[in-house]
Amino acid sequence: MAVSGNLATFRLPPLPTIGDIIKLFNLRAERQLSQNFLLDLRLTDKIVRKAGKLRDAYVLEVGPGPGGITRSILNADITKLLVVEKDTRFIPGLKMLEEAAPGKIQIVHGDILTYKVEKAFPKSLRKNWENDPPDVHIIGNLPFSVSTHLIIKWLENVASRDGPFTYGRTQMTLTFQKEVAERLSASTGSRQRSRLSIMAQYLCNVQNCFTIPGRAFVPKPKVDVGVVHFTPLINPQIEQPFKLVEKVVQSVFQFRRKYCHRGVAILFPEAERLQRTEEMLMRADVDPTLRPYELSIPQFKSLCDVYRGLCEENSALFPYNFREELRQKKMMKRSRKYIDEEDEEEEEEEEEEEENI
Ligand SMILES: C[S@@+](CC[C@H](N)C(=O)[O-])C[C@H]1O[C@@H](n2cnc3c(N)ncnc32)[C@H](O)[C@@H]1O
Repeated sequence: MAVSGNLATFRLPPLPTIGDIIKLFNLRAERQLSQNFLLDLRLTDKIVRKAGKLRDAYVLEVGPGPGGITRSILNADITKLLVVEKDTRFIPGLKMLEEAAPGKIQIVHGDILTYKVEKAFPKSLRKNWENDPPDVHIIGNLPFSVSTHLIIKWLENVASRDGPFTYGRTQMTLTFQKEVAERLSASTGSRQRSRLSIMAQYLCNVQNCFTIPGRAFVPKPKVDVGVVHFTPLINPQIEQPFKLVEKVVQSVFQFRRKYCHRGVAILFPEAERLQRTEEMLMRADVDPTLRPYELSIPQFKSLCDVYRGLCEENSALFPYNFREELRQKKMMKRSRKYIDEEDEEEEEEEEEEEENI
């Protein structure tokens, strides 16, 4: 079935199956690169349907591998598909698709972590942030380590409206380890609520679309996989710099099961910790005995706004790093121990010398 419905006009001609492509080009999955392939084209069609309306769109697919999702995207009657693949072994198989869909696909052998998405598509596709999302989509089934790293990078790009978001509110449909997908979309108070939930949801509408059981992949990964769709919000729920939000959220979630005042406290140097923590929670109107996962995004917004004010009053506050203070304290303690031990040794030596006299 064509993924974009009855109106689709382009269909790939009959091709060898993905399984045949894997055999033909000897594409053994590299376990150390966490490669797991999707062979079932009904599932790849389902992922692509979750991306939304792709007719006439420009699509970036990250990590196409043997090309299952790639075929579903091409069958969605897109205008242009750009695939970025790091592993050269997949390029000949992708070239076969290029021949089957002339002019539709551009293959880039490269690393998505460094690839400049802002240069990938024509400038004419750019839309104002306040308008509907542009006809630019990102789709990908990447190794879990890469997708988590990448979504944090891309969320920062959403905040600064650069990278893939120079085109406007570019939508993304990406796979994650099921637990990470659940964290990304977790609501206030839920067991999965975490740093990732706040960082993703203050910037995007996040939808955990469906779960693919691990057994659908070849080779089978140890975990199930979640497909997540992101649409950047017109107005971020927290209007502060990404790094500031990241610092507040990271600190608050430092002690996930403790009262939130414990995490807020590590934003401040020891000397003023108690007083500033009390002041920040009071000014933000946040109950200090809530657990981090019980805090709503508006409450994180209040915390970030108050912290921003405190940073403006004291320029040394934002650079303050709790871990660095802890490390220095430990070093001081260790050198103190050496000095004390050396003092003891010297005293003993002096006593011995006195006895010798
Ligand atoms: C989990 S496999 C999925 C392959 C294919 N999309 C599928 O669903 O069957 C991940 C793919 O991403 C590629 N990949 C891994 N890291 C990458 C990176 N940094 N940039 C581009 N591609 C990458 C791998 O070589 C592999 O082809």
